[in-house]
Amino acid sequence: MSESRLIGPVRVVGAGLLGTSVALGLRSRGIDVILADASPTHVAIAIDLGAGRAARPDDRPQLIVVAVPPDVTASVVAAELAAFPEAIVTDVASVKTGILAELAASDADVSRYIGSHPLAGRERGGPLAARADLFAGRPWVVAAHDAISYQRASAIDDLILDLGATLVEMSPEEHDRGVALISHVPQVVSSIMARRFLDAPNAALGLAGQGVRDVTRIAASDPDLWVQILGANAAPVRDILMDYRDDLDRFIEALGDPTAPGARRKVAEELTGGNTGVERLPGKHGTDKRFTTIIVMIDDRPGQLARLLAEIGEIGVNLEDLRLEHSPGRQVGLAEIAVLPEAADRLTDELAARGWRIAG
Ligand SMILES: NC(=O)C1=CN([C@@H]2O[C@H](COP(=O)(O)OP(=O)(O)OC[C@H]3O[C@@H](n4cnc5c(N)ncnc54)[C@H](O)[C@@H]3O)[C@@H](O)[C@H]2O)C=CC1
Ligand SMILES: O=C(O)C(=O)Cc1ccc(O)cc1
Repeated sequence: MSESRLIGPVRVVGAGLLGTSVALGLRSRGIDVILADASPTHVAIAIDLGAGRAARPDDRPQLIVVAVPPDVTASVVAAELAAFPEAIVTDVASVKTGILAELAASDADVSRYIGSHPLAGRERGGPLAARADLFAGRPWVVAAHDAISYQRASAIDDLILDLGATLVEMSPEEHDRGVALISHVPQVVSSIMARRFLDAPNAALGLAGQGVRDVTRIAASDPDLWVQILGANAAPVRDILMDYRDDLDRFIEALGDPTAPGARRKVAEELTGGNTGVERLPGKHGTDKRFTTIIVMIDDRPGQLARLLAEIGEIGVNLEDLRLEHSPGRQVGLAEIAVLPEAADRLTDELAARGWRIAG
């Protein structure tokens, strides 16, 4: 068990994906975790998973993490603030402005509340989808507000650091505009795109490669949760969608007569704008380092990937990232290996010399 900054106990309300993942991460650091949920079955499953224990009447939690759906978050936070007058309370809901406004308008003691949001999740909800390492290396926003007592709020910083996440401070408004762009609108676009597959011929769907899977992965997300998130962040999401409507109109117009003078330039401008935009997304080590990707073909036999990784280790090159592409029914998989540019040529040569087939 590793050292922790938090002392505990930590009470987690909402033993679903997020709550159980927080609880598992804290238990792995030896912290006493109390689990509560409107669903006794979710509490029981989370306890069976080793995520914590049931509540006792004499519990005096240091920190309470509310991980329930957005539409009940403010009322659950208010109830927890009232029930535990010494505890600091945070929540992990995906939208921040409305929850703070609802609490500020109530008689809740907001000097002990500070909202937060880990930018980590999965398409599936519930305790069985939880993972102790869900937050490792991910940004976790703390949505600062004027009424909080900063000395007491340090427990939330400790929670974030104990779970291996990176603390990011933002105002609730700045947070909601940011997540509209990088999380909420992508969800809408992904869902709209995947909806087009409903009446597509099987033969066309059979051609799907990694690109379309990348852009539609989150189309599998829980509609109940997303109806709430989009409703709670409607204005910033609409603003961006209206800009997208203009973008689409430009594309549609340019493709109306693709051979007309200037049409190809317009299409190219849209595409190169995307190239520049995607480069701005921070990678594993931030924005300033780009890696070179080497694609190695691996036979679909047990142990091949492990052998490849072991040999990269023997060659002495550090693996910065790894992605696997595997098409069902094909006898080979593709391992995309990201390394520092200065190591790429040597790794390519040495892997080829050891008999690996380099695809690109
Ligand atoms: N799913 C994701 O990828 C992410 C979700 N979030 C946020 O985390 C929160 C929880 O989401 P998930 O864990 O995905 O949902 P989930 O559906 O897996 O878990 C929610 C849990 O809250 C319980 N619950 C519902 N109403 C309750 C109430 N009134 N009192 C006590 N428990 C109640 C449910 O029984 C369930 O166990 C949401 O606010 C969501 O916006 C934040 C980051 C990522
Ligand atoms: O699966 C992913 O990549 C996600 O982006 C999940 C996610 C869903 C909701 C959030 O508020 C934050 C993260």
